[in-house]
Amino acid sequence: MAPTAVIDTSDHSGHALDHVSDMVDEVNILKGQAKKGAAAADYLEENSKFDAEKDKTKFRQYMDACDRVKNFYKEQHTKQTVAYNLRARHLFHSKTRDELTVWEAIEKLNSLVDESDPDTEVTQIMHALQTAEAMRRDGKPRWMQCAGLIHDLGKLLYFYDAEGQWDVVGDTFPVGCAFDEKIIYPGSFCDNPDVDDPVYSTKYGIYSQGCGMDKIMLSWGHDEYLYHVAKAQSKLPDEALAMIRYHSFYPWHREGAYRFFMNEKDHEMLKAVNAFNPYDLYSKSDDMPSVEELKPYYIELIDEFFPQKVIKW
Ligand SMILES: O[C@H]1[C@H](O)[C@@H](O)[C@H](O)[C@@H](O)[C@H]1O
Ligand SMILES: [Fe+2]
Ligand SMILES: [Fe+2]
Repeated sequence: MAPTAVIDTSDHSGHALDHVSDMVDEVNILKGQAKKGAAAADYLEENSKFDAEKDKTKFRQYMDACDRVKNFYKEQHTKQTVAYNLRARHLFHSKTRDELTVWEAIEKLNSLVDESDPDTEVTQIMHALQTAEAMRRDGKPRWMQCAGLIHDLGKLLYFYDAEGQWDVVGDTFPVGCAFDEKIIYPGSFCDNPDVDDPVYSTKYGIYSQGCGMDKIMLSWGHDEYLYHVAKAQSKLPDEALAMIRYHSFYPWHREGAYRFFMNEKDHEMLKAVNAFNPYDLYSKSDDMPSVEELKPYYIELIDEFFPQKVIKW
């Protein structure tokens, strides 16, 4: 609530007026602060008319998905091991793959068609704009719109170090501890060598209860890659970074698995990820936005959070 104040300006003597203008300034500052605070919390409100309008039973129907999706997950669940994840992280930190502006990266990504996604076949630019535009229509803050626009840009990895799509797209899950039944197609881990490992196959594995999600090695892919790029090179707040890092971690944010690893901060971050999710998922049925019309708005938005413009990928 913005503070209210009754200011009596009836005394027109010079000194009193100074005093009045000081008070007005003070009230305006307070109002500004109240507004900022409200805006900051507002983004969490489940106010979204957008979300309410969607028929949620039409999304993420993996049992009815085509073979392309099922085969994708069989391969991913077999190959995402601790050993692979250590190698992928080492490779990531060992070099810069490319130097591009965020908009150039969006354009480069456009040729990728995500094999893991049962819900959309539109191009990546369309999905980026659909997500961001849905947030913008709902009055979400600019940092969140920016996160919406770029959240899948980590899929660029496909053009650099990836071994296929299995280490780029799809839902994520922790490696180094037991694979939870809440992961889609849980039966498809049977050929992953980590299921026979005496440590990796236990509930906590190489981690401990309450250690914090930051310590958990999530299957390598577009979320983790972009998180590191954005953390090092953007001015995005922690909430936006969490949206990027965990947006594909459905077993956690939607199904409630792995909650025993969370620390206090993770509870706040989970709220952010849950606020983000409907815009990512349910905007997939939206109309096609016009890239040319929207480009100027999003270029300005990108510049606000990536002021150095050219990004090391
Ligand atoms: O198929 C989709 C797609 O790859 C998304 O980008 C990812 O965030 C989702 O978690 C996944 O289910
Ligand atoms: Fe994604
Ligand atoms: Fe997405």
